[in-house]
Amino acid sequence: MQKVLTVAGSDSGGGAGIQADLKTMTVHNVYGASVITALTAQNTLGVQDVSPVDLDFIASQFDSVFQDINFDAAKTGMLATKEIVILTSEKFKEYNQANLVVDPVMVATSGDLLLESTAVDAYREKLLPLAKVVTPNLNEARVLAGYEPNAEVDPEELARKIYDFGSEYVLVKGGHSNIEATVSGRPPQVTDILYDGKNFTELSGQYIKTNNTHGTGCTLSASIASNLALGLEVGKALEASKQYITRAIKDEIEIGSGNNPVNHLVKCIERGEAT
Ligand SMILES: Nc1ncnc2c1ncn2[C@@H]1O[C@H](COP(=O)(O)OP(=O)(O)OP(=O)(O)O)[C@@H](O)[C@H]1O
Ligand SMILES: Cc1ncc(COP(=O)(O)O)c(N)n1
Repeated sequence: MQKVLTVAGSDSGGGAGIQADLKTMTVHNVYGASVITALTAQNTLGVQDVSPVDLDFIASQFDSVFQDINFDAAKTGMLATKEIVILTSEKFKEYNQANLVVDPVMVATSGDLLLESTAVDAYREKLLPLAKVVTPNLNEARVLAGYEPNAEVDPEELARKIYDFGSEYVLVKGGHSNIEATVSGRPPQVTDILYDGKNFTELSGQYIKTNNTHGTGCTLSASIASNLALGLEVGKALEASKQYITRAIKDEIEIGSGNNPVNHLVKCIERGEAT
């Protein structure tokens, strides 16, 4: 059984964070374990409260899992503070973790802040150099690349700047681009761009007009980590994960009265293992 570690925050509402990651790993047929960095009191309407976990206790979780389990891949999600970003980087370095996917979570779909702004330099200097793939959305990419969150910058330029911090690949996600305005006459597409330091590859999928995208970033990065653990090379892992997230968004589920989560279980349903 391939094993994957998520280092992320808990979403009490079950749509994002640790809960999304473990569900996603399970439907990819890999074993998921977790290091919890922060607790959030959260639902589909937003984040009502955040409590970062004590640093020593995060370190204990890392030591417990790493001293017993060899992970084929790992991912990071909400890291909340600069100190947690630094500790996470140190632990991945100490235990020599391969196949690390970094989802630099900064702001929730609801607009609530999930990372203190002073943590951005720690991402650039400590965590990105250890990453196989970093998966910022457009706003996160602008911040990491040193622009204002709303600046108009070519995504390829953002990918180049972020690549210079040392990850092997950069995936700039297009979920926050102005999709309604794309070429008329053709079904609208959402395009993520992958940069390997030399070439750009476009990953496109059907655009689904919905506000129910809570947890898309978490789910995509957990899927990428699972596919890397299963032995897929980066390009193939990303293609498969992009198809999975499109289907999970399309298969809408009604959970709460706000921005509903994607259906992580869509893979099981398609395999006939659930209804
Ligand atoms: N409405 C949509 N229809 C189809 N695909 C989408 C849609 N919104 C996002 N995606 C896809 O979902 C994945 C996550 O992209 P997004 O840009 O939303 O990341 P994110 O902002 O980090 O996610 P989150 O909402 O969890 O913070 C990408 O592959 C993106 O192309
Ligand atoms: C614990 C946690 N981690 C990550 C997200 C981002 O997900 P989204 O942007 O879809 O709300 C979140 N809301 N909560």
